[in-house]
Amino acid sequence: MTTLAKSTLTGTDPTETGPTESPETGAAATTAEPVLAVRDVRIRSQVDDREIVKGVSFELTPGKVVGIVGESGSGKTLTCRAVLGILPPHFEVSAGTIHVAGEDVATLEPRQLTAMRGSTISAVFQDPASYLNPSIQVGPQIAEVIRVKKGAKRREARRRAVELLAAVHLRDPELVYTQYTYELSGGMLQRVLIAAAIAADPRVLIADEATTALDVTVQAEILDLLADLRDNAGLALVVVSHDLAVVAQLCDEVLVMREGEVVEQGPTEQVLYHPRHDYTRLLISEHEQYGLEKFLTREQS
Ligand SMILES: Nc1ncnc2c1ncn2[C@@H]1O[C@H](COP(=O)(O)OP(=O)(O)OP(=O)(O)O)[C@@H](O)[C@H]1O
Repeated sequence: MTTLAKSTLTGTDPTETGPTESPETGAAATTAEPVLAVRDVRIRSQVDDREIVKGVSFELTPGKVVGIVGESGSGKTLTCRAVLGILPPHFEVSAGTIHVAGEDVATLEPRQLTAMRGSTISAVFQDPASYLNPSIQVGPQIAEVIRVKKGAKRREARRRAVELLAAVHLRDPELVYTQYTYELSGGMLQRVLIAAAIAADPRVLIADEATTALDVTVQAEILDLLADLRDNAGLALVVVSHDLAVVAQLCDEVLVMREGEVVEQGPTEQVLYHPRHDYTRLLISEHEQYGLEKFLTREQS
């Protein structure tokens, strides 16, 4: 597949976010500052005073990918929503800290949180159609993000939106710009949503079951696209999936969640090759049919 220069994808100067100079050595820093730092986050339901997420910690530097796997209801989505500052009503972060690009999310005003979403951290969820307005062409919806978040003029926003539709590998982006959701397939819609999610040059993208509803071929294409964004735009990714094969393909580190607890966490190959927890072993044995080996071999080569 064609790869994308960072400047094509984000419309920014490619030198803008290059390696930083270390004050001590003057050399390019090898360990970048985390763009997302989640430390012992706990989430509580105020309705029944239950702790739903019981201590999640991870850090992400630019271009890195962390995966969260686990059974339905284990707290993966709530963790992501806490990071985005959009927990559902009656849920709260009861302990721990979340820093996005160095900012403690808990200290931000709602207005600042809104500004942060999209521009610093963005997300793509399952079921893209429900996040797009069916009565408006998809292109102008992306252009609107660019106008609001980047302050671009109408014509420039349109140009960037078309560029983004091309960047997410949609053929005939000018045509897609003018189409409505019902005219597009699930895979195309997911690409449109990814284009909207990266429209304001976020540094972190959360993909929560973003490929789950897609057939295997389209899923593979979307995963390639996410890998492309990681490699060429330096996006840090949080990939939530119940599918270990997805995680094996993309992630540097994996968290295995069960009933709100992280039962195992570590480098992807360590967790998938040498699982220490019975639950991880169970997940792996359930996923043998997906050919985990294939992805792990590819990762290592
Ligand atoms: N909006 C909500 N209202 C009430 N309970 C919720 C809400 N969102 C999540 N929960 C509850 O919180 C727990 C964790 O849910 P969460 O969505 O984080 O799980 P998950 O691991 O993402 O699962 P799935 O893979 O099914 O999306 C579950 O018990 C769920 O029922």
